[in-house]
Amino acid sequence: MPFDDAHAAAATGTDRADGARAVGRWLLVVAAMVWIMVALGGATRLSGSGLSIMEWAPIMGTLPPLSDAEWQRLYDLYRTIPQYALVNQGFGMEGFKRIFWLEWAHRFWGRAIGLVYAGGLLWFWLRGRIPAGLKPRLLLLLALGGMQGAVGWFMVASGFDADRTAVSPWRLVAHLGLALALYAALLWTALGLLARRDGPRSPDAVPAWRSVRRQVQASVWLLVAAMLAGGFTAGIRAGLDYNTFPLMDGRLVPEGYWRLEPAWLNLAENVAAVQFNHRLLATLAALAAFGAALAAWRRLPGGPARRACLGLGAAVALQYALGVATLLLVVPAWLGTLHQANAVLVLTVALLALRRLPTVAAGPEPARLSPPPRRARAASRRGAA
Ligand code: HEM
Repeated sequence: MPFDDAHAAAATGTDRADGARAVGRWLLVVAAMVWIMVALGGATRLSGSGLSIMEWAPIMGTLPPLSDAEWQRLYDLYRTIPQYALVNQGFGMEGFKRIFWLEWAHRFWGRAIGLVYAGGLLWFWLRGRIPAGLKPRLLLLLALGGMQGAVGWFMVASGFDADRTAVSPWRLVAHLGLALALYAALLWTALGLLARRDGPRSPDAVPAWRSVRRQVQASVWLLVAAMLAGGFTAGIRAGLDYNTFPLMDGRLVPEGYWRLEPAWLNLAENVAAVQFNHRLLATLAALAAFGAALAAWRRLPGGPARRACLGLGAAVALQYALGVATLLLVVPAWLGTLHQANAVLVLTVALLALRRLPTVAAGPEPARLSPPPRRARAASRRGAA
């Protein structure tokens, strides 16, 4: 190849790798914004602010009330729902403004995320910097993000029903679950473009890498189950009862676990069962994560993958301790919010560990066994998503 052509090809490859890295960094920023959103959502719920805005106005709702008359109109609306009569009766305009601002900030931040995501997508698209094959996934994430706004409103609307002072736990879990799914998808895609790969350095090491990867995978699924169970715990305020650990009213499995009929209702609406399920799944997830960390410590050489697995063990230990403290202190708002935000940290480290552990093919394949040199990694990241 003539020198000029070779030079041009190398430059194009570098451009593509730079484009992929830029897209990865943008997705990381959006994921970080979703993380803040999850924490804000926890604070909104725990401070009882979630039902203060009774309208869904995606465009007009961007601005807070700008006149006394508008404040009065919104306050009057709020005074029509059971939560006002049963929980906040007579708290006045000052009390209303206190709960209004958190809900408004939560919605405002959601709009900001939408803007950064849609704006970034358009910008990278028009400049041709989106790696091949990634466009459908990025469009799907855009649609899911829009859907999350609608699911949020669907959840809030359930709190206005005649006999309710809080939202439906099912809808709360749908809203939390979709937020976590969006976060995981954004982070997974970003890490596919940016994360440092690691891998076995000899055929003998392949089984160890495969086994650690499987253990991290198991931890991820158990963590997801524990998080959804945590959503039900929060949704029916199950943390306000059975404030002892590890026993619940002196028993390991609380009395009345199957109290409700039909049986599946216990999964979401029976305080004893919901709290027990969360403890059980959290304990299984923690054991799986500690197992993966221990296996990585013993069987993998030092490097990014091993560090991520050890980080997973540490993050889960912190999460477990925060959960127990939240329960024993009867769910102070700040601690509940921290427990919710740290759940996202656990998910982050788990996905990072998974990204850094390669999927090793069945037979030993020497060509795939050594970690690629630094320069080659950048080029391979393009196709890693
Ligand atoms: C792997 C460990 C754990 C994970 C991943 C986890 C995750 C979560 C999540 C995602 C929530 C929902 C937060 C929300 O929607 O606001 C939650 C709530 C909760 N968790 Fe955990 N949790 C873990 C361990 C524990 C433990 C060990 C306990 C106590 C024994 C605990 C007690 C609670 C309580 C009381 C709530 C409800 C807090 C509230 O009302 O805001 N968690 N957890």
